[in-house]
Amino acid sequence: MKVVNANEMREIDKRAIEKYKIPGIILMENAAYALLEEIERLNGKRITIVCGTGNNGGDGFALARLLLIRGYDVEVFCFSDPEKVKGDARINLDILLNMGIKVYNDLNKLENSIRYSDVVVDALLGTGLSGEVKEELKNVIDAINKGRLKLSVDIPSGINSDTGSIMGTCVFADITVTFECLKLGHILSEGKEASGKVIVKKIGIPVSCIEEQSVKIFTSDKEYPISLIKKRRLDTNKGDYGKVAIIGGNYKMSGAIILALKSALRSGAGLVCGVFPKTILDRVGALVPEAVYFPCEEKHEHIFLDDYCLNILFQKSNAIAFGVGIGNFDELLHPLQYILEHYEGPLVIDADGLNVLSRNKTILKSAKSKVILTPHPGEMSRLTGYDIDYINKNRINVAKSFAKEYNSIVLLKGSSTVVTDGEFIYINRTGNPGMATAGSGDVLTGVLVSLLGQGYSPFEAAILGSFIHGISGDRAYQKHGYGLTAMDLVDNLGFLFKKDIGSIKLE
Ligand SMILES: NC(=O)C1=CN([C@@H]2O[C@H](COP(=O)(O)OP(=O)(O)OC[C@H]3O[C@@H](n4cnc5c(N)ncnc54)[C@H](OP(=O)(O)O)[C@@H]3O)[C@@H](O)[C@H]2O)[C@@H](O)CC1
Ligand SMILES: Nc1ncnc2c1ncn2[C@@H]1O[C@H](COP(=O)(O)OP(=O)(O)O)[C@@H](O)[C@H]1O
Ligand SMILES: [K+]
Repeated sequence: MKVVNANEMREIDKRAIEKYKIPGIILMENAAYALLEEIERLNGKRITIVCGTGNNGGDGFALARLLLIRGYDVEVFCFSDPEKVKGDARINLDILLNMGIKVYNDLNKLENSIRYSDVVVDALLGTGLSGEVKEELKNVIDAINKGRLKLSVDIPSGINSDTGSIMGTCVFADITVTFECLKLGHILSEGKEASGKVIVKKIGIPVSCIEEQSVKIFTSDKEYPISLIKKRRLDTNKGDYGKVAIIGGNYKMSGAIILALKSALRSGAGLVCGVFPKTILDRVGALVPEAVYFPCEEKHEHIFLDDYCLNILFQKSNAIAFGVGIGNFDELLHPLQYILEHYEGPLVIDADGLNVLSRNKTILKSAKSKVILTPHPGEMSRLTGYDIDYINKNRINVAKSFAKEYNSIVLLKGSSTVVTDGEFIYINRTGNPGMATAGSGDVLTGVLVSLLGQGYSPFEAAILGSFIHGISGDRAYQKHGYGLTAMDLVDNLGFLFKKDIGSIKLE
């Protein structure tokens, strides 16, 4: 599913109106019918509609008319000078006034109306919001937030459509009905929570008109990325599903590599090899008997990897992950550089591997193959020098420009994980805050290297991996709530790897 920013949506609307000659008033009418359809499902009779002076408000005025005609008990509010309402919105306001409907501008009356309403429709501010919400609308938004059931038109008022940030204050909707495409603000940052359940409705814009926009950001839907999952043929053996190696672990952090190894096995890899210091062999061996091991010497509290043993490993593995629980030591920079410069298979660099890389990120430029980097915002901060707050507010641009400059795949973790190859962007929407628990990143690394070993391209592996990881988190949540642990994620990974992929139904 495509995701657009406010400007791209404006361009699409403009093309529909100017090139395809679809009058804007028809689009607004269709938007109102789309809203009506959702309101009819809610079984409420008393509806309060709060309109702004732009086209978002126009959708609200048109909806009010459709509801009134159908016998709903509707009260309409607008808190600006009606003279400011122009164009299509004006036409819809005038029709209401001609019908003898009063449009109120009284905060007390609004609060009272909301108290007795089944549904409050927020048609105050849409994609045209610029800057912080003006002071005079803050009380209006507070009042809307007291509603029993809040339905936002297009985007919750006060949410920045491009970043998902709250611009001073915002409506926290139960349902958001948006038109034609998801907006970034619905799935990023605070906008994800404020939007509630997002319903995307068609309003009569031809598909070709949207395709002409060549949108480069997309997210999951019912079919994608499940459609990427390869079927296992019956006549196959473990040699067909990859030999992957995971390099990591130290005496103080053996859990990370245990989780990653288990996770790689649970996501279908044929053979999984753990490369870690000898000191933790007993622990790893006892907990992951299905893996094979490549125990190495330990020097100064970290794994010792010389070029000779790395070359042996290269021959044995068709995908490698470097970093889980390895520790952040200067001495690890050389083996990482050697891997980048000599290994021809796909690579995942995660956790302390990224911290080691931050000591000299230019070594990435000499990588022989595509590398997936999986930073959380803290690791991204060490890699780029930007502070965490800046990264969180500019997730897409930060990830995209790093991926482009270093010719890699960046998977920037968080509530809306961003995956990019420097040109296209996938925003993952599966997962939940229960996954903010130690070790869940190690599980993701196991999934990624496993998919690479099974022949998925690095970009596909990163998209599918983040999706599957999130689904396993959502399934673990069903059972354990926010008490879920990283091992619960591992236990749920197999869900999407089934014979009949087509039968898997997601919400
Ligand atoms: N185009 C189409 O074909 C279709 C568009 N559609 C709909 O149009 C919506 C976009 O409409 P839009 O562009 O008119 O902007 P919109 O969101 O109503 O906001 C503008 C208003 O907000 C105000 N305002 C701005 N910033 C503010 C602030 N910080 N604090 C306070 N006020 C602020 C600004 O007031 P001003 O600053 O000018 O005083 C102005 O009045 C879109 O979301 C969708 O719902 C659908 O009908 C389908 C067809
Ligand atoms: N609120 C959230 N919603 C969805 N996914 C989340 C959330 N918080 C964390 N995650 C996911 O959990 C994982 C945490 O990884 P990471 O921070 O590296 O943890 P660790 O280093 O402890 O293993 C990431 O894949 C991240 O995207
Ligand atoms: K709105």
